[in-house]
Amino acid sequence: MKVTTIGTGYVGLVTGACLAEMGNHVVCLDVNAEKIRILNEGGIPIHEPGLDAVVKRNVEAGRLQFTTDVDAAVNHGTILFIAVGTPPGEDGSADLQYVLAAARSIGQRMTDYKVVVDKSTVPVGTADKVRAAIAEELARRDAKVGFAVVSNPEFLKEGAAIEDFMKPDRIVVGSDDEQATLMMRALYAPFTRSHDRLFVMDVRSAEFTKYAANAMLATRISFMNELALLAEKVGADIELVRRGIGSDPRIGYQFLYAGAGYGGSCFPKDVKALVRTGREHDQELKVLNAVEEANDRQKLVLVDKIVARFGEDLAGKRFALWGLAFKPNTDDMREAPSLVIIEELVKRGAAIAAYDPVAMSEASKMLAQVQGVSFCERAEHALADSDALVIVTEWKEFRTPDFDRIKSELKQPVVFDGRNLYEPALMSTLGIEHHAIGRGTRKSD
Ligand SMILES: NC(=O)c1ccc[n+]([C@@H]2O[C@H](COP(=O)([O-])OP(=O)(O)OC[C@H]3O[C@@H](n4cnc5c(N)ncnc54)[C@H](O)[C@@H]3O)[C@@H](O)[C@H]2O)c1
Ligand SMILES: O=c1ccn([C@@H]2O[C@H](COP(=O)(O)OP(=O)(O)O[C@H]3O[C@H](CO)[C@@H](O)[C@H](O)[C@H]3O)[C@@H](O)[C@H]2O)c(=O)[nH]1
Repeated sequence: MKVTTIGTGYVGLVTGACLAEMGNHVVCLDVNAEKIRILNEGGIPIHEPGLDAVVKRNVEAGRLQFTTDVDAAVNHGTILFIAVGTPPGEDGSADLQYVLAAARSIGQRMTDYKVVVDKSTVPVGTADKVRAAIAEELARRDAKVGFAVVSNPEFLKEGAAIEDFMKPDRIVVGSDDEQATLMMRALYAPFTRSHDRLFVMDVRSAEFTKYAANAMLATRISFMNELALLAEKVGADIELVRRGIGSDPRIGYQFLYAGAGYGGSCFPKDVKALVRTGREHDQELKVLNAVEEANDRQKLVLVDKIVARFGEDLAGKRFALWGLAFKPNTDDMREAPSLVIIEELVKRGAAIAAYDPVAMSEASKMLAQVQGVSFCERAEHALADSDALVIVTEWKEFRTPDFDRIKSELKQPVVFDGRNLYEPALMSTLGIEHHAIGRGTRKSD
């Protein structure tokens, strides 16, 4: 089939590449000429494991192209995915300006039947707005061309995007147009061969499903983070509690990890947007309000622990900080807890020696205005002359580091473990003072 993605970011590029992998001919469009230049020169503008190989293979096979030419892109695909950003507006609602601009650019140019698929995360009712924007542009040039608007929210996780797209838990399609539904079923058939995991529903339910999923996952995390704070006070270990409750299949093990707070381009903005939708309909979403509030507090938990240990005035102190990206296996820094932690420590006079396997270039752009942050080529280089080690992101390479080196190079062997990577009992044996999340503090003997 012929497919166009409008927006070639995390979602648009992965969608385009994975659809090309199944034999579709895909054109990925973006307004960002630099992104398209990088792709056309064989590069990948984001860090996403496995993406480069899929892109390369399909470009070489002639099934995947990148362009800034809107005319050519709109007229290439019969199925047009809108995969542009929907960042939070000032009031927390999803800013639809990019989605509606994409819709207009379709309406201005289409010459034959199109299935326009909303893949961006958008509030309930957006498909109607997309439909109206396209219809208005068609009417403006007196063009009588048929089209359908379908909702197809994306559930991929950054860092595991290819795997998630190729082997989805489910595919949600919101459609009230029979022909469009048939085309979506055909497009996704190769991804749902072993189990029929494609759920067709009405458009509004599909749009809502995306927010419901992210809100539920964010709620689990904030809930565990709150329990972790209480566990510390009552002398319980949240890691043992996690295992104890996760073994109940009604609860399950996933997304129960207490840590330094959730970040990323989705949970924070989608929770905000759903709260906002509730307000617009005169329904305060009390649980979700609390989820957001608890997460804002959680991003400061490591700072609170550092201040409790070293005092409010951190002038002259230096901290090694491992992990900048909002989660491992990505260079995405959007809403990363590390940004809040660094800002708070620097505000108190501390210097930061930071390391991340892939996100340092992104981080250095976002922290350009923040004084006192240096970036190290290797994780161990951050240790020497630092007063403590702070772990913010659980990259694999931090899981079993050279503990002797940590102990000998830090001014004092103190670790703030924001992702509960290390066993408190081991740290105690090694003589490392270990401050974890919800596990109590083990001082060295
Ligand atoms: N990142 C994720 O893991 C993820 C997962 C599921 C859903 N989503 C949702 O998908 C959407 C896209 O997210 P993303 O992370 O891929 O965003 P992104 O910022 O990485 O990419 C969006 C791209 O769209 C381009 N763009 C903007 N307006 C355009 C236009 N009119 N024509 C062509 N290109 C245009 C931008 O230049 C940018 O490259 C958002 O609604 C997001 O909530 C994201
Ligand atoms: O037990 C957990 C799991 C995750 N996190 C944090 O939660 C955030 C989000 O992680 P994750 O969900 O793995 O990454 P995203 O790429 O943001 O993916 C989420 O957001 C996407 C965009 O909407 C959805 O498509 C995905 O299904 C949804 O998982 C990160 O900061 C994680 O550190 C925790 O603190 N504890």
